[in-house]
Amino acid sequence: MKQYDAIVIGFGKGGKTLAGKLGASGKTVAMIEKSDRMYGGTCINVGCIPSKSLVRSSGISHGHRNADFEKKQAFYAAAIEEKRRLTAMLRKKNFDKLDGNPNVTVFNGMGSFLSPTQVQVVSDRGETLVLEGKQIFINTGSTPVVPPIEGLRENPFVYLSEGLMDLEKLPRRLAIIGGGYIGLEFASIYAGFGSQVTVFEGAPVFLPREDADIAAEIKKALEAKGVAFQIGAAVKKVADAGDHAEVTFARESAEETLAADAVLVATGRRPNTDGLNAAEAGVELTPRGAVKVDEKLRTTAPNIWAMGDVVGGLQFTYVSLDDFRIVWSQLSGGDYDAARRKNVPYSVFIDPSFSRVGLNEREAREAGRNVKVLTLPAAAIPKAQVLKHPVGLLKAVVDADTNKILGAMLFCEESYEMINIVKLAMDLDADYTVLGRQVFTHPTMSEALNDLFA
Ligand SMILES: Cc1cc2nc3c(=O)[nH]c(=O)nc-3n(C[C@H](O)[C@H](O)[C@H](O)COP(=O)(O)OP(=O)(O)OC[C@H]3O[C@@H](n4cnc5c(N)ncnc54)[C@H](O)[C@@H]3O)c2cc1C
Ligand SMILES: NC(=O)c1ccc[n+]([C@@H]2O[C@H](COP(=O)([O-])OP(=O)(O)OC[C@H]3O[C@@H](n4cnc5c(N)ncnc54)[C@H](O)[C@@H]3O)[C@@H](O)[C@H]2O)c1
Repeated sequence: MKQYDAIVIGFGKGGKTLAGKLGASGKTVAMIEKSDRMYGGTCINVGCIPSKSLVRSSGISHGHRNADFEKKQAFYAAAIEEKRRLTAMLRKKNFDKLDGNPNVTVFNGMGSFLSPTQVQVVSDRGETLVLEGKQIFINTGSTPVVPPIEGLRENPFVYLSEGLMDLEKLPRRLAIIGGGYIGLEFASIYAGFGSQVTVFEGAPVFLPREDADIAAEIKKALEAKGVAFQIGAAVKKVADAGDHAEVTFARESAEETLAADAVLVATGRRPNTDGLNAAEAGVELTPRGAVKVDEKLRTTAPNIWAMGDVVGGLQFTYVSLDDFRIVWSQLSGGDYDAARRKNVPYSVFIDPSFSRVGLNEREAREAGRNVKVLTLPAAAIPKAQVLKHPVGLLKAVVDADTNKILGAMLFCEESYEMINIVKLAMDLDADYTVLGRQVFTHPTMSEALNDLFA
């Protein structure tokens, strides 16, 4: 049996970063990845990077909105090709980086626990080997949730995000089930390419997590791009009608049917512990199937940690990376843990992008804070005019008693860069006036923070 200082199960963001760091510090490391199409994990291969490549291509394509559908189709096919080139290049880079580390061995196969120190690896060809590790790190990510809707499974017109990004033919009509991150990003991408997009959101309110004024602006902008919404719609059935799908849905009591050439299921992702045999190692799962961890990401078994989506928290690549920091901190004598993680921002890459950090107005008021609300229409930002997209709304929530920033919601061009500045100001506990008088370069979207926080 091969012995290692550390075994990492899953080539995700936290796991690969840890494997590289441990290897560089002289530890022997086994990295186990079940698919040779997934070196580098979800983000590189089927998540953030390919979807953002399509966001970019679709933004260019949207400029050709009056072109005929065949031209749009050709542009889309080229965008899928570019996405494949990019992911293949990054997959290889990710593999080579670990493989080139003399202390790290990459195993291609499904990892599952045999005991608290032993992991079995089963390759696609059914070859089995057993590895033993002094420390084991679980980084197996998450997997899409497919709701129990009649006709969804084994329907040739139904896709998950991964499959849709490999579809070479642009669907004329795209139905999306789920109006969350993936649903909205894909709605924006495919509307930009020229598909007729309808989003079915089961919840009675659009973007219930966000303030109503921000949600309304986002909906208005997506509708202006051609996206139709069915909010509070229960999808009952997705039928295979031979050359297209028929989506049957109910709103209030009436049932309707919509034809679609492709149907995307984007109804959330759950921690992936399938086939891991966690119980064999004494690793407990939560009732929702996540690996149970404490603030130091220790599982219920000694010397076994878990990082990333599999622990059931926020599902972002940068959270998985921060999980690595927590684990590395313990291994190297530090004291960083999840309780010290501050102000995690997020961005939804729609058009324009929406980014948020901290509390929104509703949450701040519910928390009993004395709130001062600052707003700025994106149309007031010179750079938004230069970019010919003066669409959106910026909003900040400040504690009127202390002048501290409680949160910011930026719905405008390049908000995914600007939000990191606000996060830093919040982390440093700066008064909001610091951003109001910060010297920013011009013309940039960031300088709008001067006006927002004036
Ligand atoms: C379409 C889409 C777009 C996204 N866009 C963004 C974005 O813009 N920004 C952002 O921050 N996040 C985004 N996310 C979320 C982000 O991709 C995930 O949060 C992140 O990749 C999770 O990383 P991880 O480290 O938990 O594991 P993952 O990267 O998911 O890696 C887990 C790996 O483990 C492997 N594995 C699983 N089980 C086993 C096993 N038993 N044995 C061996 N290997 C196994 C899997 O094959 C996989 O490669 C997006 C996700 C999707 C699906
Ligand atoms: N930009 C980013 O950072 C980014 C981009 C894409 C994905 N992600 C990550 O991936 C995760 C998964 O994304 P997601 O969009 O699948 O999940 P999500 O949780 O963001 O959204 C799922 C949506 O589907 C709806 N829904 C659930 N069941 C339904 C049904 N039967 N019919 C209609 N609607 C239904 C929910 O109400 C919810 O609005 C996210 O939590 C996010 O962390 C991040």
